[in-house]
Amino acid sequence: MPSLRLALAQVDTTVGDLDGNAALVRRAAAEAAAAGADLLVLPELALTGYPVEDLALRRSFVDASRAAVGRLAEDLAADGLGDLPVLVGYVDRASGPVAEGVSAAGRGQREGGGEESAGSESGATGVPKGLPQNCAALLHGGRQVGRYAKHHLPNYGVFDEFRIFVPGRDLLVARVRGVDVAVAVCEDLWQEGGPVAAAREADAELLVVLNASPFERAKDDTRLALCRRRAHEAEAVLAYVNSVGGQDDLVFDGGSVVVAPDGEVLARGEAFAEQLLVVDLDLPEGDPSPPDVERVQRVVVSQEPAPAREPVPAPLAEPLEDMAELWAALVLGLGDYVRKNGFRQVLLGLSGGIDSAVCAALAVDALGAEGVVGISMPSAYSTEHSRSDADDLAERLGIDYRVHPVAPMVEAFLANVPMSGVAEENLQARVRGTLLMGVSNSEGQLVLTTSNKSELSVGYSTIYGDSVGGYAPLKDVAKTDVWRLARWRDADARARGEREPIPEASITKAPSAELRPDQTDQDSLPEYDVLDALLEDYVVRAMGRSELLEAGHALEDVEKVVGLVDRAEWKRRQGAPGPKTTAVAFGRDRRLPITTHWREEDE
Ligand SMILES: Nc1ncnc2c1ncn2[C@@H]1O[C@H](COP(=O)(O)OP(=O)(O)OC[C@H]2O[C@@H]([n+]3cccc(C(=O)O)c3)[C@H](O)[C@@H]2O)[C@@H](O)[C@H]1O
Ligand SMILES: Nc1ncnc2c1ncn2[C@@H]1O[C@H](COP(=O)(O)OP(=O)(O)OP(=O)(O)O)[C@@H](O)[C@H]1O
Ligand SMILES: NC(=O)CC[C@H](N)C(=O)O
Repeated sequence: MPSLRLALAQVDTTVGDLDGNAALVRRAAAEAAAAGADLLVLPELALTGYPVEDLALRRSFVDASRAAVGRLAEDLAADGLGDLPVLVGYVDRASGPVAEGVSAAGRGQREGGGEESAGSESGATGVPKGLPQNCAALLHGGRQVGRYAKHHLPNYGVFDEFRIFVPGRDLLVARVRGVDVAVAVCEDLWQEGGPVAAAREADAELLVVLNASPFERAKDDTRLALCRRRAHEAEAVLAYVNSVGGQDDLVFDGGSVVVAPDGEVLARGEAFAEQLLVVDLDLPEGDPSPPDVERVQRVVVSQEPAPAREPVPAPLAEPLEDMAELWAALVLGLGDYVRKNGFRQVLLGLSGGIDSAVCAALAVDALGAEGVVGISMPSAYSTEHSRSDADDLAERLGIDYRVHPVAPMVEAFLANVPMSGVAEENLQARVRGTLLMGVSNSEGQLVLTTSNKSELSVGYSTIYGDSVGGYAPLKDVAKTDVWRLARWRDADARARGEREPIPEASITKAPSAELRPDQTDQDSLPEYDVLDALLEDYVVRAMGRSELLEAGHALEDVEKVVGLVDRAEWKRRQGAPGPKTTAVAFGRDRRLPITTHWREEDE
């Protein structure tokens, strides 16, 4: 049986950084070649970064991506790596010029295939030629020798690929070291039929899948089950390589896997870390006269078997448990957002409460203590412990810590612009927001918004007050999970013999906005465990009023919370981005009108 040494590169790319991403590919190729690999596979759209969104609709961007892939092939050869076949994702177009006035976004009806319409004048097969495609390039010997365009374009949840790409219909099968290797891209695996079935018909022994699959809690289990099922269906070993890193609202969690047709996990990559996985696979030799399957492009890279060599041990990373996984996702999302947007420091208000404590601890894990500035901003209603708990947190974390009482500024404002009630209460939060924006603007930090998903759901924050900021680490984390995270992080520190970063008092105290004397969150909201269970059903599961009641939620809570969630849509629309961690995060996963007269009434 020929052996194929496969290298999968989990890399942290940056959208739009074609040169930087190409440099990552070259580095991975050098490492793979040094490890004796016969084939290197990188994630979906590794050369452009993922998701490219409407950049795909810019002619200049697609041209640059096409040019970059050609240059990459030449550079790999110039690096002495031309013998190593490399599969890398990039944006291409169905050949031919884009018809005047036609874009993928505005092309109206779209059906049928992609690249095979090349040469036809107007896309008589259904797709106007020249439209962008989500592709994988096979590079070898200093040039591109194969090309595969993604068949299934995800168009749900956070994905909008129907808007920006046209699908492919061909399959690419490359013979490498005598082994037939079929190619698929991410969503191709999640849909029935298509490349998986074609790979079996084409008698491929290995199916490699290039992915940019965003993190959700426990999604690694779903992916593994899917890979096992598809490997079985394809009757081939399946190698799944995933991106890693943060990109706006998304975090890619790596965790690449190689699975045998019987479901055995042959290799597993680290979660949330860059890694080159090198795996030796014993695979049957490709048929000397393989079946002639319609729409299968066969490319022979190398027929001769690999030389005899010592096998390498396959990496088999342990999957992370729920809170460890969530913490790592938030750290990576925050760190990459900050770094990739050119910041070195973040700034946040420290109230002594749990949300700001967890945000600060995440930021220190992501950027180091030197990357974090915390400001305590006591007002007339702040308790003594809000200040002392913030002091304690800052001391534990070793961050730059300052105190700016806001009472004089609030008083000066009220003396000039009198107001009362909630408006007066909210003014304290607005003065804090202005202070944070003022300091960050003069010192160059990025402000972190500490709001969690529960508060964002019900609009429990002051707009342009405590909701100011550029990035919201807890945007998709419910309040009850914020407490869980804090406890997990402290326990993890203890287990490693380190001091707990989060003061116990911040975990155990009753949550309060401290905008008036003795205020607690539960003056306005149900207990958080009750609220979060209801929000899970209403926001994530999209249950209607009667379903919520059938599910056992109290009538009073349903009426109150549903109204609050619906009325807060306008606040969320203005909110900062933050990492998706659940099946339905606010933002693209849940698109609702602000102006609507629809109400969840009793039927
Ligand atoms: N549909 C819509 N489109 C555009 N603007 C809309 C709007 N509906 C109201 N508005 C505007 O909204 C403004 C009122 O909103 P906003 O100023 O936010 O104030 P509001 O939502 O009335 O009050 C904020 C609530 O959040 C609580 N809070 C504040 C701070 C921190 C925390 C915490 O624990 O974390 C909790 C606070 O106790 C209070 O219950 C008005 O000026 C109104 O013009
Ligand atoms: N006294 C304060 N000093 C500094 N920042 C504050 C202060 N009070 C509120 N903030 C900022 O506003 C955010 C909202 O805090 P608030 O106390 O209103 O309720 P919260 O959502 O329970 O947050 P936390 O759990 O951090 O207290 C805080 O996370 C913090 O960033
Ligand atoms: N990039 C993609 O095609 C991702 C879609 C896929 N269902 C996933 O989340 O893994």
